[in-house]
Parts: sequence; structure tokens; C-alpha cells
Amino acid sequence: MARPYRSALYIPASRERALDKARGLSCDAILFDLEDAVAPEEKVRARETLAAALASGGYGARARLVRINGLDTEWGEDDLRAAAGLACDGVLVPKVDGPATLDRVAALVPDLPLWAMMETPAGILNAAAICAHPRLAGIVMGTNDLAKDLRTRPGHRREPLLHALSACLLAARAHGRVAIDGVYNAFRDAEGLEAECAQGRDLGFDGKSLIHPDQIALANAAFAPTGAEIDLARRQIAAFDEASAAGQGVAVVDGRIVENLHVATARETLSRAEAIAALETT
Ligand SMILES: CC(C)(COP(=O)(O)OP(=O)(O)OC[C@H]1O[C@@H](n2cnc3c(N)ncnc32)[C@H](O)[C@@H]1OP(=O)(O)O)[C@@H](O)C(=O)NCCC(=O)NCCSC(=O)C[C@H](O)C(=O)O
Ligand SMILES: [Mg+2]
Repeated sequence: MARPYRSALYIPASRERALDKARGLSCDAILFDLEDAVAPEEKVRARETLAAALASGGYGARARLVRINGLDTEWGEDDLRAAAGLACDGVLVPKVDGPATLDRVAALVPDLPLWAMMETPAGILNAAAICAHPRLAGIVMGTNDLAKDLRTRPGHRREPLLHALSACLLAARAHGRVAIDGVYNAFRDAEGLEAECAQGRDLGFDGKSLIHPDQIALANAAFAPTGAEIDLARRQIAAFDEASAAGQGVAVVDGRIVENLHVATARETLSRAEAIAALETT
């Protein structure tokens, strides 16, 4: 049963109070950030603060990913060496331009799964090669950096970013990787977040990266199967089983045909619902 990634909350590793608060939050994943949310003069202390927080534990079943600084910065290699010994579930590498960046990281952390921030024009063009990397577990869209580099103004429907979002989603799906959408910056705007979560879900993303605890509940709801979807999935499976037993390859539910590919989607819906229920009871 695949782990859910509906909500992935960034926490600046320099903010002790936020690191502590996260132990009681209902996000599916935590992105402990040593990169852009931490000021240069705080970088070394943040690394130590994070190591202490992870050593203390208490993050339950949430996936714990550590976003390091880039290997082209003065902190990147030390971040990686530290990450190799941390109680975490993966390393999130910023501004991945191609698989060579992941090769360098993989050599320094032999055991941890790698995650790639997709947020540079070169990275988007190389999405397929990045997602094919054997150590990669998933991707996280960095829509702020991408918009900056593209010089676009995404606006509320993100039209200028849709090509990049879809290219990364295609690459992730082709290689069986988790795909997490970018952040919604206006963290007090619940209506805007809800619309952007729905857009990301409909594009095919597994979840949304977040910057504030108030965003978690909306993301969790948006990326979970609804009660109606679960009910439909059960009825599709039952109807198809019945049709198969009668020697037919097609069933009809609510006036729509159900073939084996729809049954596969229905089973996947039930499996996601089960994984979410299991996570929420731990
Ligand atoms: C955006 C914030 C600076 C707002 O912080 P603050 O003003 O403290 O908010 P609140 O007063 O509403 O906070 C209420 C309580 O919640 C805790 N809190 C706040 N944010 C977090 C968090 N992210 N994780 C855990 N807990 C959090 C506060 O401590 C308050 O707790 P309490 O004192 O008990 O009441 C702030 O939310 C923030 O710093 N967010 C994270 C910003 C960040 O990580 N940015 C970098 C990642 S985004 C990015 O880089 C994307 C990508 O690379 C790209 O290119 O797009
Ligand atoms: Mg970024």
C-alpha cells in the first residue's frame, strides 16, 4: 500500500518552535528546509537544530524529508554529510538540472532515497532523465523558482506553468515516482488554495507542498478520494466482477461503461483510501 503524500509541509529548520509544533500536525510529509527558508547566517545553526529535533523524534508516521542547500553552495556538502546520519526518510535536492546532480548526491548519501526539486528550466527539459534516476523516490515542484527563471507571471490559474507541471507529471508517472505540486504563497487565502489544490489534483499530482499549518486540512481533503468516489469504486468493482462471472468483459454503472482499466483505477482509489485511513490511525 503506497504511502500518501497529500500534504507536504515546509518547515524552516532554524525555527525551533515550528519544528516542535510539527509533531502534532496532520500533514503526510514534512520538508525540513535548510535551503531558501533559512538565512545564510543561520545555516549552520539550523543544521544542528534540525539534527537535534530529528534525534528527539516524535514525528510519527509522517515522511521526513530534508531539503539541503545546493551542492554548488558552501553549505551543500556539509548538509548532505549531516543528512546521511539523520533520522529521516529522504533527501530533497534543490534546483536539480539533470541526473548528474543526483549522481553527485547519491555518491555522498549511499542509503537514503532522493527527491528532486523541479524548479529550473533545464530541470524541466530533463524531467524524464531525472525521474529515471534509480535512486529517485519523487519530485516536488518549485513553482516560485521556476516562475522567476521563466520570467512568467503565473496568475491564479497558473497557465504559464502548465506545460512544465504536465511535463514533470508525465515523467514522474512514466517512472513510478511520487509527484508533489508547488506551494501556494498566499497562506491566508483558503479559497485560492482550495482552487489550486483542485487544479493540482486534476493534473494528477499526489499532493501539494505547503508553507503554513493552516493549509494542511484543505490539501488533505483535496487529494483524498471522496466518499462518492469510494462508493463508485466499490460499485464498479462489484458490477465488473458480476459481468465477468457472466462471461462479459464490460459492465455498466450509472450509465457509463466499466472495463478492466476502470476497475484498475477503482482498486487504486480504494487502496489510497485505505492508506490514508491507516496513516490517520497511527
Ligand atoms: C509564512 C510564515 C513565515 C508565517 O509564520 P508566522 O507569522 O509565524 O505564522 P503564524 O503566526 O500564523 O503561525 C501560527 C503557528 O504556526 C506555526 N507555524 C508557522 N509556520 C509553520 C510551519 N511552516 N511549520 C510548522 N509550524 C508553523 C507558528 O510557529 C505558530 O505556532 P505557535 O507559536 O505555536 O502558535 C511561516 O509559516 C513559514 O516560515 N513558513 C515556511 C516558509 C518556508 O519554509 N519557505 C520555504 C519553502 S517554499 C519554497 O521554497 C518553494 C520552492 O522552492 C519554490 O521555488 O517554489
Ligand atoms: Mg525553490
